[in-house]
Amino acid sequence: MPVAPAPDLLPIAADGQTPVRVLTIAGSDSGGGAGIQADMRSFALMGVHACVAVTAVTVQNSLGVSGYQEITPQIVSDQIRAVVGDIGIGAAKTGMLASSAIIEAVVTTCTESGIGGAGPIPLVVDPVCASMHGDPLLAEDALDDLRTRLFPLATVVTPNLDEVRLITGIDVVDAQSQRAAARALHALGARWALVKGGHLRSRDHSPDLLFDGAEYLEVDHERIDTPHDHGAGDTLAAGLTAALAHGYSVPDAFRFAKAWVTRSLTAAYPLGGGHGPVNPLWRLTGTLAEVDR
Ligand SMILES: Nc1ncnc2c1ncn2[C@@H]1O[C@H](COP(=O)(O)OP(=O)(O)OP(=O)(O)O)[C@@H](O)[C@H]1O
Ligand SMILES: Cc1ncc(CO)c(N)n1
Repeated sequence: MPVAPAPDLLPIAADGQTPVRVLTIAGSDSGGGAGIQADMRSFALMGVHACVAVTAVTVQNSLGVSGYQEITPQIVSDQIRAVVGDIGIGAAKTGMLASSAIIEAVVTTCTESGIGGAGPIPLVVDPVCASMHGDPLLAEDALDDLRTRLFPLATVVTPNLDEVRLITGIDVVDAQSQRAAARALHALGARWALVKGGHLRSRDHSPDLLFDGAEYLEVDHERIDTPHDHGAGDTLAAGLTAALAHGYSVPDAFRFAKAWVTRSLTAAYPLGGGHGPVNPLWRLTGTLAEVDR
């Protein structure tokens, strides 16, 4: 069975033509598995030109995060302004934002740049709180700013189940609590809430649920049996961002992104002593349809 009626691939600009541009506002992963490095890999393979506003440099490998250095809020804002004004972008995405001061800088600069909220440029908010190893990537006292300042700007928020628990207090264990979490996230001001089911470990499926305040759309896939899922969240959000930049609706962007991350999980590889990365390099030789193996 196909993953979803997804477009096989996003259109890629012909040789020499400028492709669709996106902006990722996120942290660097020295291990190359998640954060900006995951975004850049997926964006390149989707044929999208990615601009970058670095928020923090993490010291990270397949085993965990041992430290990070934040970038100053002023430099984060300046990076956003520099690329929006000159290069122009079709959609933006946030990942690791580290602190209240950086969240505030991102909210202010995105608002003045027409990113998110009532602006013309869609904003995908991946509310990164910790790495998959449980190492913190957001200051505890910044959670409230994430909820009250950033969420109202979001076109889509894409928390995993740990982030859902931190943000809404809801423990997602089944379809009913997943719906309740989607409603709670939407009530915080995001236009669409996407509750990822990747951490429903007891199940043999990985159902993600999208909600716009009125209707639910579930896109499910059988779990891919791999421990190498580092960067899965970033890769899903990157797929959403690229498809939105191409002008897809949020539900269609979701179908595409789910197929993209699922296919990339089937190609994930071991790396170091821990969790290897999801791998969009399948795109060099394969097709999205091969996920139906
Ligand atoms: N083993 C798996 N098989 C199929 N789909 C998966 C699997 N693990 C995660 N996914 C999917 O990958 C996407 C990301 O989900 P997940 O909940 O793992 O994000 P995350 O925890 O934010 O990822 P990370 O922190 O590793 O970047 C979702 O679409 C989810 O359903
Ligand atoms: C820099 C960074 N961003 C996001 C994540 C979560 O995947 C991570 N582990 N590291």
